Amino acid sequence: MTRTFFVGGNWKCNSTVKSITELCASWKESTDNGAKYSGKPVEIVIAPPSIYAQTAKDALPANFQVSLQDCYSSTGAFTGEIAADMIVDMGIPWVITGHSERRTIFKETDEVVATKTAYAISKGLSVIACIGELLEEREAGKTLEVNERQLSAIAATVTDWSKVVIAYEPVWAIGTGKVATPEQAQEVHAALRAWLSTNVNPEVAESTRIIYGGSVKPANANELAGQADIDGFLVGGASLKPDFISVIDSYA
Ligand SMILES: O=C(COP(=O)(O)O)NO
Repeated sequence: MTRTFFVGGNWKCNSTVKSITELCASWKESTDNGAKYSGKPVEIVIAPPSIYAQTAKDALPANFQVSLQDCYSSTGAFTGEIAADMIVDMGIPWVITGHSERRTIFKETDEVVATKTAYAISKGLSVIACIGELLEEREAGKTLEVNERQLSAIAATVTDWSKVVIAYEPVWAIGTGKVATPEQAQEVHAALRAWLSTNVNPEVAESTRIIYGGSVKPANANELAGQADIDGFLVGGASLKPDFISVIDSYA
């Protein structure tokens, strides 16, 4: 089967109303003026800071969807949190869970990520579920062990795989400019797909998008996109720039 190419942009804790308005206007101009991807089957999802979700939703090109960058797994007395229920209520279809910055800075465990992922799906959201190893884990030869452990925790709670995109984001490549080589990324993506085939089922393995994140730029996107098991990207820094469109065009 053909997996629809997926390009996510994670703006993290960046942007202003002005910068969002200007950036989205530049993307609209590129899209209207014949970007290579125009008319091609690609799913594009932008994750602004939560406070700017509606600003982004109003400013983005019509074919761009909006995601939040995290969610909580309940409504109620949880000051500061945003429940998945509220994301749905606001008409936002996506949420990111398990980003490495949630795991390392905010101490989210595999179990917390799994609970959030399951709750978000149960409320009708689609989820970009993130996994990835630390540099020291890779250097210790534990790359596949770590990623399969993190995937296993998520998989244990997923009730609808059609709602899941898996984002492999090696932590040592995030924000560092040290992008994984196509071979490094393909090796892990293929292993994750094999894990899904064995531990969930072959149909899920074949249909689930596994996307790469970690210093993706227009200059390296094409080679990565050409790998058999890389179904797209989750882009940080480069998704805050006008030439993010070139990353989307990388598969076209
Ligand atoms: O965290 C990332 C990747 O960030 P960069 O592209 O800036 O490495 N995606 O969620």
